[in-house]
Amino acid sequence: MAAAAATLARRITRSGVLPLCRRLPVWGRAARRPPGLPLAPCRAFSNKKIQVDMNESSGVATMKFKSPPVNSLNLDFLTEFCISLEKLENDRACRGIIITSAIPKIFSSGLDITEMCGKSTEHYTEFWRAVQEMWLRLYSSNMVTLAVVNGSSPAGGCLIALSCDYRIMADNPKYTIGLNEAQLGIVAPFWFKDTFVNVVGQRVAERSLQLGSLYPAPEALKFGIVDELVPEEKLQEKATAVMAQWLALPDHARQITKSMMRKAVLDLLVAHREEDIKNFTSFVSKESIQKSLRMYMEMLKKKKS
Ligand SMILES: CCCCC/C=C\C/C=C\C=C\CC(=O)SCCNC(=O)CCNC(=O)[C@H](O)C(C)(C)COP(=O)(O)OP(=O)(O)OC[C@H]1O[C@@H](n2cnc3c(N)ncnc32)[C@H](O)[C@@H]1OP(=O)(O)O
Repeated sequence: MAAAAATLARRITRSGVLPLCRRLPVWGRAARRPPGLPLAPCRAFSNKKIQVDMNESSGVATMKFKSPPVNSLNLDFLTEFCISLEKLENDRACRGIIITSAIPKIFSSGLDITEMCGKSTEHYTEFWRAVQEMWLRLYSSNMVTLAVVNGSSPAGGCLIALSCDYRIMADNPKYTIGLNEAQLGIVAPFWFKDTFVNVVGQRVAERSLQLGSLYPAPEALKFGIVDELVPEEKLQEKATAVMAQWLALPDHARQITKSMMRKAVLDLLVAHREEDIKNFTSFVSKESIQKSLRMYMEMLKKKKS
């Protein structure tokens, strides 16, 4: 596992663009399973920050974020996430993934702000490439991707949910979700914005992005950021039912449709990846942005006392 992580990290950071394997539609994965063979009921693999359980009889993997205190997306987390996605993408038995959190009340706090504070240009480059890689893999996945948002999910956490095919959120107004970058004095990159627009439409996205709005669950439903609210104790049951509904269709039709809907947005980042990294590194290196991020971190810490 450590060797695989090191290899992937090297590939992400050195070669520039990690080959996005199996991006094109895969024809009927499930149909390739040898008929009549008994299937092991469940397989699992776990890294430091993400636990994956694979149910082979349903072809559904559950990916649980388990990086305390708040599942923030640092370089190690992003690398593990990409490796887990790659493993599942290449596993013919896997047709769908449920992405959720093992940390109570938090889905993910978004990008780890400490990765964007006081570091070198090389570090920002490596970090941003990993953020891009995570999104490219998730948004272009052939699998059915279902976000079970069982806690707050600001910024990068919201991006993960938005990149899935369907979002179920726990019906709790204390949990918030949204792209709140503007509140930190930073700007959501164009591909965060495009992903958001594809889910909620231009008007809601524009207003929400300019205001950096974080929506309590009921409002998130109203604006279409999530598809359904479900009592927390019913999330698992609901996720299983939704997944079964999506998996009832032939894979190839769903995959080609998904690819058709998302291709333009994916292609744009692939074509402008290096430029996007340069924009990020020069933006985040500005003293004024560093100051905003430091103040935001201090505000988070003060909030406790
Ligand atoms: C024009 C060109 C443009 C180019 C593009 C340029 C730039 C784009 C750049 C970046 C895009 C970034 C997207 C992001 O994801 S930024 C991250 C945004 N995240 C947040 O705003 C969330 C902040 N956190 C919270 O609101 C709360 O922590 C949360 C609701 C998640 C949980 O609250 P709770 O009360 O349970 O826990 P806390 O006590 O607040 O936190 C515990 C602990 O964790 C630290 N922490 C929280 N979030 C983060 C984080 N995102 N990164 C790093 N650390 C985080 C918090 O400080 C506490 O630490 P400690 O006090 O215990 O040490």
